[in-house]
Amino acid sequence: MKALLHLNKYFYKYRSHLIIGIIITIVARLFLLYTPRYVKEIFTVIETYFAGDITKEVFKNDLFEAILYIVGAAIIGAILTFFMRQTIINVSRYIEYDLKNEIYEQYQKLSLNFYKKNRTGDLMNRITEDVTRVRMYAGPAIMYSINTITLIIMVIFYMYKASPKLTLYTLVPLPILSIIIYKLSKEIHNRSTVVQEYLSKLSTFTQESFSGISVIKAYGIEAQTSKNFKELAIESKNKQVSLAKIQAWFFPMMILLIGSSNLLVIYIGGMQYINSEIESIGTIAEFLMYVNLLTWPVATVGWVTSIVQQAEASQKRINEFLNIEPEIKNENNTETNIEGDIVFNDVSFTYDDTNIEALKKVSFTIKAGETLSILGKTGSGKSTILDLIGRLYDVNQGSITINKIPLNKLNLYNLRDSIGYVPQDAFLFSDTIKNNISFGKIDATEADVIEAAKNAQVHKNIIKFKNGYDTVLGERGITLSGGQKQRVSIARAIIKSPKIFLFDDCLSAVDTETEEKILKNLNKISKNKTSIIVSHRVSSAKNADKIIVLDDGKIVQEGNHDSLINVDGYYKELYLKQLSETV
Ligand SMILES: Nc1ncnc2c1ncn2[C@@H]1O[C@H](COP(=O)(O)OP(=O)(O)OP(=O)(O)O)[C@@H](O)[C@H]1O
Repeated sequence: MKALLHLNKYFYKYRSHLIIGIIITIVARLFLLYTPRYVKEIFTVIETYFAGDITKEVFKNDLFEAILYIVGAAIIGAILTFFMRQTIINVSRYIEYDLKNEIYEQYQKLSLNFYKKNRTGDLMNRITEDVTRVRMYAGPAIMYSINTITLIIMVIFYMYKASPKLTLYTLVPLPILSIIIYKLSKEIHNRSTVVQEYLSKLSTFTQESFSGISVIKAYGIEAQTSKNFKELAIESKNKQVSLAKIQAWFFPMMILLIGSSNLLVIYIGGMQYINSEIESIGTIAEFLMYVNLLTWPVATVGWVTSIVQQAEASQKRINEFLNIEPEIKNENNTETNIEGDIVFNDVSFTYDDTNIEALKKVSFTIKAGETLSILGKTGSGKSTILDLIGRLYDVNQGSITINKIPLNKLNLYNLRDSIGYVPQDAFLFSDTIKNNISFGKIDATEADVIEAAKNAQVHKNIIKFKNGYDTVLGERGITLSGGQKQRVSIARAIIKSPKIFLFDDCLSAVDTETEEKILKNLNKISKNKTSIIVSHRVSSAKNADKIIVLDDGKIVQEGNHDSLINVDGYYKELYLKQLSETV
């Protein structure tokens, strides 16, 4: 139960709802108990009438009164039961909502390393399935526990008052019922976990084959894919059947144990009536009703125990994530004005998970308003430099400063706000083109969006689509070409009008003519802004104020276009190679 203590703050938050819910539950159960007592009353009235102790008139009146009480109590009980669910179950929904938000907010704070160490499926499961299990504890488990405790105390009290001996015999099978239901619930849970696993395997398989349908068709492997699907589906079906088998035991076991209790009541009660140990045959009817009233709550003891165990395990998994301290922390809450003076001072960086030293004692300076171009072979550390400027990771050794202040001392939100980052793999959301661009500036007008798209040289492509800027992208909509995606992603950064532009090889999929036009526009837009352009093409780098060439995490060349084409090295080789390609 230790992990579930995390929920106490929510129980406190919704305490008034909960207290009202608990009171309603108790009162609702009180009304439920009216029925057996008035059923007994009816039997007694009938007995006394047939014994000739009361007149027909009194008999009718008493009978009518008892029926009225039973109906009245049932109606009030039903209304209160409705409100019981409306309070306690609603609280569990509120807690579910709060917990999902808490987890999501924590996810947002955690660094990229966290996402690399954990699989997306696991992250999703904790926010969906685990939270659902915890909700079962926060709502149904609490509601049924109060219900059970109230009913057991009250029913046993009334039963004991009517006949202590009969009470003892009646209650004997009930703990057995509880234990059996507990064991069954546990087994049901184990098997349904396996079923869930198979369902998610099936959906992952289907999703992947739909996403990769063009590859499947191109390679003509439809038959093999169908065979794999069938095998998985058969496994899944077998697990479902095994779950259904154990579930099928649930109600027969309940019926068997209720039947045994009923038999005991009739047999022992009948004997007691014959021996005049109980005064009315109505007591037997009353007991039969009590037994039936008790059966479900007693069965739920087993069920609730299993729910609490599952919720505890789920909350433990959730807490593991909630307790992770974000690696990248904001240590400065005051607003910082970011200018684009960037200095790398002997920066070394090793990726935690792969232990690859991506940067080795890298030093360079860019003045505000300047453009730096970074070239180098694949894997030489270019993207890592951009990631470090945006503080997606913190440096291991050396320092990076902006306006002479170390990055980790700047307000993290101001820093990221002042950066327009265009990643290597342009990621676009399943939304309209307009929203994908204005994502960079929430309050952007239509004119801003169009201007950004024009500067990114993608406006002409967009207006050719039937719905123009309202064209939906992604699964529900059209697929853009690689170059179009890159340009929409560039427009997203342009619209933000940031102090620092970071372009990570984002012109690789556009032709050199378009590249030239975009670079010209960027040149205009990025006046007084600092830009870093990572590229594999000299054409993207040649106009930069400064160019650095990386090799295996180290700077091997530094200068500008004119100086670098005159010295032997990577830049000159690349220049000559690309020059010969264009001729
Ligand atoms: N997220 C990561 N986790 C672990 N290792 C990484 C990660 N990103 C990059 N690396 C490793 O760090 C080194 C530098 O990678 P980086 O992406 O900075 O190179 P790059 O010069 O941008 O390459 P490319 O031109 O192919 O984009 C590579 O060896 C790469 O395998």
